[in-house]
Amino acid sequence: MSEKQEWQMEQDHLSMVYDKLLEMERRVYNDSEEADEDSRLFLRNLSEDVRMNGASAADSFESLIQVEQKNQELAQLNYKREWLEKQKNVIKQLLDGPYFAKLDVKYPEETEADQFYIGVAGFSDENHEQYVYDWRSPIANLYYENSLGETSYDAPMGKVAVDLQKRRQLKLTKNKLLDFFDTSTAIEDPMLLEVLNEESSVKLQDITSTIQKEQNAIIRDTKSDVLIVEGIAGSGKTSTVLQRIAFLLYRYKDDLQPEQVLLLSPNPMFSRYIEEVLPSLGEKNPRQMTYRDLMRTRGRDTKIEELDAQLENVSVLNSLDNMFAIEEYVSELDVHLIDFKDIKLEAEMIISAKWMRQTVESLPQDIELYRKLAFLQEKMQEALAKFIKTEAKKPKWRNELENLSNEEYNHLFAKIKKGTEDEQIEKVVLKVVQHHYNPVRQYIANYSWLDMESHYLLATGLPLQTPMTLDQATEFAYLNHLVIRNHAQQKTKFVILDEVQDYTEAQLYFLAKVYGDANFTLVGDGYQAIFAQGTTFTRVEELFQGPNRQVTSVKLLKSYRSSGPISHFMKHLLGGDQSGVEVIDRPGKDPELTALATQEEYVSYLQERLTQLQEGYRQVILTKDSQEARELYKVLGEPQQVSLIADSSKLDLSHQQFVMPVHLAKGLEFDSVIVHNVSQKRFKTQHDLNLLYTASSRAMHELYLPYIENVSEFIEK
Ligand SMILES: Nc1ncnc2c1ncn2[C@@H]1O[C@H](COP(=O)(O)OP(=O)(O)OP(=O)(O)O)[C@@H](O)[C@H]1O
Repeated sequence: MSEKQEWQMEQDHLSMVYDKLLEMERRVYNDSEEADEDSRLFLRNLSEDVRMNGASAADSFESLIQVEQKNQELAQLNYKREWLEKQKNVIKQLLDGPYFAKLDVKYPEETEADQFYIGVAGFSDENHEQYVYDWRSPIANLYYENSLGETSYDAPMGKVAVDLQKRRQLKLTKNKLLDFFDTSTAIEDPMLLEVLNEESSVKLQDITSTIQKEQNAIIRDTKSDVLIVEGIAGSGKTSTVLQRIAFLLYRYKDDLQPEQVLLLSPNPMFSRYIEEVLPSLGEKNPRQMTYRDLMRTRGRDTKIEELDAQLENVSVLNSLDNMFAIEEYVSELDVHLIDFKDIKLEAEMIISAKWMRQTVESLPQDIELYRKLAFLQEKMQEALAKFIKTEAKKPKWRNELENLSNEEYNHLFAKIKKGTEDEQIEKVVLKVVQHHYNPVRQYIANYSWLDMESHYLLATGLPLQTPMTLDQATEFAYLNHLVIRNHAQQKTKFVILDEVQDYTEAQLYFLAKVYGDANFTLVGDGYQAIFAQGTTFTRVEELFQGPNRQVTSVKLLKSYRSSGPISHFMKHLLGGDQSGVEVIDRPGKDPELTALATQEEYVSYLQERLTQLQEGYRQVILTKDSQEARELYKVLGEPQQVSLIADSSKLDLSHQQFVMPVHLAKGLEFDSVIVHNVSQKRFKTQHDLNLLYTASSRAMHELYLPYIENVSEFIEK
């Protein structure tokens, strides 16, 4: 076939699939309208049914069964509507570009190759004719593995040997074919090069159509219990783990909910930066938080030092000592040694420590401590319920009703329809009293009646500080975990950590122990360590090693973010050839070193630079810390068009130009980066080198390195 005929054939195929998609879209929208109408009718009939029931035998057994049936019908209707919504989204995505690749695959028993088109989602018609295969389906692995000829893929029924005869990348928009390339070797990837030359965007984009072989292996790994990825800046670690989450949700679709995946990100800004990737792949975002937030939720609302204080803390401690001390302490802890606290509300005794001790000591000796405490907790909730019932009989509560506003009064009575007026009032009073004692219920539920602060002091010999360091919060949460064994974390099946090098050993130890049954994906870059107490990759591996854990470590050594010249510069900072870094020689501007003699000249240079930004580009000046960012912004005359981001509470990334500290730019990227004053005096320690490397590697297309007097030796060498 000539190239022209081939083009026509692809264009015809695309038009055909596009029309099928439009047809399906019409059908789904019709079905969706019908389903909405069914729901409306159902709800209308339901309220009539309920009224009829109310008039006859209100609480009869039959009516209960009817309610049960109605609930089931409603659940089915809702399920259908949800499914149709999902279909609408899939079709919308596919109409933007139905697929991006095509594979010609010959099975051994057949004479001709079959053709498979791969897209961001799968698509088949009502006759089960499959037009597009999901990028996560087994066959699509052939596209990413990229080995033409005799090969195989893993299907549900086992390995399938095939001959991959052609691998085609297609560029298209809607029903228009723009280009296609047949790649014959793994090195060629015209589509990748095209994508990499684009400008930066405010939010991270998905990389589905250009995932590289080494990234694919990480995305599809289902064998490792702990997967550790050490990758240089811009090697696609974040992109890869997000694609991996989408893959896992697809692969385990019947058993895995997005809430069972916990993604710990370095800062809140980063969470915003990545929030669109999974929705763009038709998946929901997982549970996403920073480690600091996780500690806040686990450690009884404890006050924890903020990021800036953590950055300033340069002491390097053996951070596991206290964790071990806590383990030993808890292993010897007996119920007789537990300190209880009286439960009082406004000086009124509700449950005394003495009662708690008696209750728990009356239990058989051999029951484990955490079970005894859970039992006690249950008894306390029962005691509270009894207390509230007695309390509600006191006349003072009825008098309280008179103080209610009309609105509050109507609100409280709205849901109580049955019974005499007196019975109704009784119910409302009970509600009011329950509400009053809600803090107590919460207090009991949170085990706040255990004096854990004293136990922490006994275990470690240290008082709790206010605010706590992040490590102390970790130790305190670990102590709570060991004593109480909260089972909430058991629901988490996958824990994914970005920037693993910035966690201390205690923090990693905590995660490894507390989420003991979960699968871990840990990604990071040792060269981007910004905390004095971070952990090396060797130690990460040791910490997660365990008898039932298969630990796999992989490296990513190519930067997809930065142009060739910037990647060469990064490689230079990492020690040249010995770093193992591979450069994709994508053309670009050389990093620009500029010497300035005085502070005044330096400021003028920056001001000038800021006015010369290429149309459509985003630019950042990166400083060593927040204080420096604030000062520099002032010195520059607080330019209106430039946004100062000095703490993580100010997260607006919608501007084009920024001044910010490196630690807040972690994970992000910009078309143009200026590293603030890379002089010899300012960049000389290993920590400075890490900052310089992290800052420079935020750049996609342009890197400026101005300095006053002499340049840092890291650059000059
Ligand atoms: N296979 C790929 N195809 C296209 N673009 C890619 C690919 N891999 C990575 N990229 C792009 O490279 C850039 C860097 O990716 P990402 O942020 O995931 O890297 P990272 O390793 O997490 O970087 P850092 O450590 O600096 O935070 C992003 O713009 C991403 O879209």
